Amino acid sequence: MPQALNINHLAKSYGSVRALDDVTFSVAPGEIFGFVGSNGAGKSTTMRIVLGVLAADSGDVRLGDAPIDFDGRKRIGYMPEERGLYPKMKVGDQLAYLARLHGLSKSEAADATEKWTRRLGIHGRLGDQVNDLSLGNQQRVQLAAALVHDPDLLVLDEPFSGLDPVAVDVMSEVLTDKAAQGIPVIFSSHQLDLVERLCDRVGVISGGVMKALGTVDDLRARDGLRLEVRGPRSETRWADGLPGVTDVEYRDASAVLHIDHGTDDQQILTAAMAAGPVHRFATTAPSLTELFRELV
Ligand SMILES: Nc1ncnc2c1ncn2[C@@H]1O[C@H](COP(=O)(O)OP(=O)(O)OP(=O)(O)O)[C@@H](O)[C@H]1O
Repeated sequence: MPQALNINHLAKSYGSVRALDDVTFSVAPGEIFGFVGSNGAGKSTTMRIVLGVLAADSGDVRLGDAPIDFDGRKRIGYMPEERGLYPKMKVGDQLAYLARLHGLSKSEAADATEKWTRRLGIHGRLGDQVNDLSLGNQQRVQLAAALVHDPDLLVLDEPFSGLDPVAVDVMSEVLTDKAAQGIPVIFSSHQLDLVERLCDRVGVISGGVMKALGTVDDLRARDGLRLEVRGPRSETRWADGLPGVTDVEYRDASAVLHIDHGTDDQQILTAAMAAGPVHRFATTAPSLTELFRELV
């Protein structure tokens, strides 16, 4: 029965490098959690600690209320960043072997291998060695390896990197299906459009510190609004210093204003019209990419 993944106050240093500093978050059953941050922010370190391949200096990882142990970790489907397949082993043998390692019988392992290779579009490659496959197909095998034992929790380190658009769709569908079955899913990614599309909640980490946590809408609400104004010439810098305007990005004949919630937009419209004809005046929601840039 899947339980929430609870990550509590993790700290980890590599020598003088503080890789994680009091990182706390949880992923509920059925939730897809996107873990985002720049290179070296601490995502892989967090995931490795969840898997037990690395020990935290302090803090702990729990499944529900109980500290995660060896049996709990066996129920995780993990895709490590450095990938972990045997290059010279055949795809089918490898998946069946990994399933057996997780306690499946020989016939269950064969069935799971059949099912996941079909689902992931690599059934035709069962007899090929992993290193004869393209990188994208190796990644599909890696996902199959994370799924063959029917895990209760998915922890995937950059599962989308290097995939073609069709493979991205397959991967997205599998993650969504797994979450719909009640499994907590956490994945890291630099493809923020995908994270925004797929995830129920996101965590933004920078320098080992969790900078923001919540739904993308929560992050937007925290960040204020954007107002796009097209028409007035940018060189007049017409929006500088208006009440409630915290930042302005001037482009050719348009400007994007960052405004506080509750700002009087009519006063802004009046200022815009004084600077030239206004062709568009609309609030827009910042994308996760824009929010991310501001947070880190
Ligand atoms: N084995 C190690 N020895 C020393 N420092 C390490 C080691 N592994 C990670 N680090 C450092 O810890 C910090 C966090 O690294 P981590 O790999 O967790 O980041 P990440 O968010 O996964 O980055 P990326 O997006 O590049 O994969 C970085 O400063 C990194 O250089």
